[in-house]
Formats: sequence, C-alpha cells, structure tokens
Amino acid sequence: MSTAAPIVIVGTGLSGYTLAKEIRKQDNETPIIMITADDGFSYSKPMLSTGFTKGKEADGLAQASPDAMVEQLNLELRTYTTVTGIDPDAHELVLGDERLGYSKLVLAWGADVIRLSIEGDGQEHVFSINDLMDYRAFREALQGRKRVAIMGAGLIGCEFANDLRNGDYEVDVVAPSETLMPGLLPRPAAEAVRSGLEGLGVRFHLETVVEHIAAKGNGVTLTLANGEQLDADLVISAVGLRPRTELAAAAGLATNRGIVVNRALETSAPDIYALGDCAEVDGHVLLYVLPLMASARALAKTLVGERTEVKYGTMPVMVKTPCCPTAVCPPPSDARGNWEVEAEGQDVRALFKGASGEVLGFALTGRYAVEKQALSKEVPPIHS
Ligand SMILES: Cc1cc2nc3c(=O)[nH]c(=O)nc-3n(C[C@H](O)[C@H](O)[C@H](O)COP(=O)(O)OP(=O)(O)OC[C@H]3O[C@@H](n4cnc5c(N)ncnc54)[C@H](O)[C@@H]3O)c2cc1C
Repeated sequence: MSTAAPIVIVGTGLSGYTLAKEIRKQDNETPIIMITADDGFSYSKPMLSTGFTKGKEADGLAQASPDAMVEQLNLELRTYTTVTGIDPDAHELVLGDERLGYSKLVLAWGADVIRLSIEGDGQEHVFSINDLMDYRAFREALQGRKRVAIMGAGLIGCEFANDLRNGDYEVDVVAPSETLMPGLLPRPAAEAVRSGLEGLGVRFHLETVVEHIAAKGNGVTLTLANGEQLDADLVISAVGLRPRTELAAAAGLATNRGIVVNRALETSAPDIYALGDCAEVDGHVLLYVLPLMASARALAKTLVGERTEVKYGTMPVMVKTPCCPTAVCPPPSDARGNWEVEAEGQDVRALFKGASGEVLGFALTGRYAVEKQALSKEVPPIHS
C-alpha cells in the first residue's frame, strides 16, 4: 500500500461531511476522497420535514453545492458513484469495474428505508423520503395535488403530517400501532401530539395497515386491513429505516443491527471505521444527529493520529411537530422504573424514574417542552 493512499469517506450525508470538516480543522494536508451515490449536495436531513413550515422548496433546503464543498474542504469528491464492495486485505474499495486504494476507510453510508411489499398497481405514487433527491422528487410530484396519505406514525410520519398540513394539504396517516411514535413516546405524550395533529386536521387510521394500493385517475385508492378505503394523490411510506450493513457483511466485517464498531468507531477490520446511521456503536444504533456529531469529532482525532473514543452524553430529540412541541429522551431499554406523568390538555410532563427517584428519561409536550435543557442535565449520559 502506498503511503500516499488517501482517507476515503463513503457518504456525503451529515456523518460524512461533518467528519471531513472535523478532520480539516486539524489537518489540511492529508488527501481525502469522498464518494457518494447521490448528487453530493450538503443539506441537513432533519430539515426535509420542515419545507412547508419554513416556506422552502428542495433547492432552498440545500446548504452547499458539491463544488463548494470540494473547495471548502480541500478534497476530491466523486458524486453518483456507488461502492459495490470492500476488499479489506488489499485496502481497496470496489466501485463496479474500478478499484480505489485507501489508507483509512470510513463507512458513513447511512440507512436504507424499509419498503413494504403491498399489492396493487398504484406503486408509482408511493414515495420514501430519506434524502434531498427523494424530497425533490416528492415535491415535484406534489405540484397541483391536494391529498397525501402517510404510512407510518413514527417521528418521520408525524413530522411530515404536520408539515404537509402547514402547506394546506389533506393528510391521512395509517399505522398499525395504537398510539403515535410508540417506540419513542409514552402514551400520554403520544396522545398530546395526536390531539395537536388532529386539531390541525390530520386524520389518523391506527391499528390497521394498508393492504392494497390501486391506481385511480391521477392518484390512488388505498384499501386498509380494517376494510376502509381512502383516496389520495400521493403516498409517503415512512415505516422505518435499516442501517446499511450488507456490503460490510459481505466483506467479512462484523455486523449486527448495524456495522459493529467500538467506541473508537473501529470495525472488526483494520483501518475501516463506521459512524452515523449505518453504525452500531458499542451496542447502540441511534439514527439521530447528536450521536453522529459526537462520533465525527472523536473519529477525526483518531484519523489525524490521536486515537479517541466517543462518549455519548444525554441525547434528547426534538420532534418537529410545531402544533405540539415535543422533546423526548427515552430511558435505556433495560432501565427499571416507572413513568410519572403530569398532564393538562396538550401539556404533558412525563418523567421516567428509577427506584430511588432518579430521572432516567423524559417526554415533554406543549408548554413543558422548554424544560428539555434542564432535564437533560439530570438524565445520566448514555456512556458513563
Ligand atoms: C425527515 C427526517 C427528519 C429527521 N429529523 C431528525 C431530527 O429532528 N433530529 C435528529 O437528530 N435526527 C433526525 N433525523 C435523522 C438524521 O437526519 C439522520 O440520523 C442523519 O441525517 C443520518 O446521516 P448519515 O450521514 O449517517 O446518513 P445519510 O444522510 O443517509 O447519508 C448516507 C450517504 O451515503 C451514500 N451512500 C449510501 N450507500 C452508498 C454506496 N453503496 N456507495 C456510495 N455512497 C453510498 C448516500 O448517497 C449518502 O450520501 C431525521 C431523518 C429524516 C429522514
């Protein structure tokens, strides 16, 4: 391997670009090559579910062009280039017919949307939105349309429901759960968000699923398992994400729910690292921005020569439902304790307390959402 081999970063999402920025703060010389399957525009993915609320089209959500990123970060960027394999022994990436040598390789290639296989001839009207290009395609298809059905009542489904209502679209949400964001919010907080969204005009069809999507005119008719039928112009599928692990597993890297890395973001193969939505860091798969920022800062230090472990602090998440502001910090999955809830209308303060009364997690809605900062200081960090 030549000593001139570059650091290669696969992915130009928040993980890849944040890492490159952090490296360049400390080292402007080491050659870096970034590779991305998409157009390489820099954007903040959480903003995709705020377009109507902020009055922005897809172009308005882009923060910098690929050329601007190349100049700013002094690196080589290859857009519309898909990695098809990794050869850890040779220290090479496989890009179709081509091979590219690396000194260090960073996998920041995100998570794939889960696609349901639903019967019916209306599939072309179904959109998943997991990057800026997806969002651009969705906004183009939305021109002149009025009715959107959303499959999934998780964080992303609820945020799009609020945003589309703010854009004056009719919104139906279909989901198998009894409540909204079931993995994230305790029931009273979920009910508060539901009442906020219903107050805005969102219609919920819970405890059922879409079984059939038939083309009808320029839109579709959805048939639900409970027998209901809904007409819509477009459908958003927001039923979940799965870390991209296949290429890593095929190359012999350890994978589990994500690509397995330790706190130094090292995979099981020498000189290969992973962070962001694709990574399982010391047992944690957290598809959020705060963990990837902390990881990028630690990994940049390692890559410039000072091996550094990431330490996850408290990781609260703001749910972007302005009709019912919501902040949540879920307790660890193995935490023992109970939710203590104060609720008045849409204002809910739910604290998850352990045996000695210590706060291990929280969910805050309405006027209590502002308590997020103060409570985050009480909750123990993920990595003590
Ligand atoms: C609508 C929405 C709202 C969100 N809101 C919030 C929020 O409020 N707060 C929060 O903390 N988090 C939020 N998230 C989650 C957060 O945005 C993600 O955790 C984060 O953006 C993931 O960044 P990433 O760089 O790891 O992955 P991605 O942004 O998915 O980037 C992956 C990159 O890898 C490239 N790639 C993939 N496969 C290949 C391949 N084989 N070859 C070459 N390139 C490849 C892609 O082209 C892309 O450039 C939200 C997510 C969505 C979708």
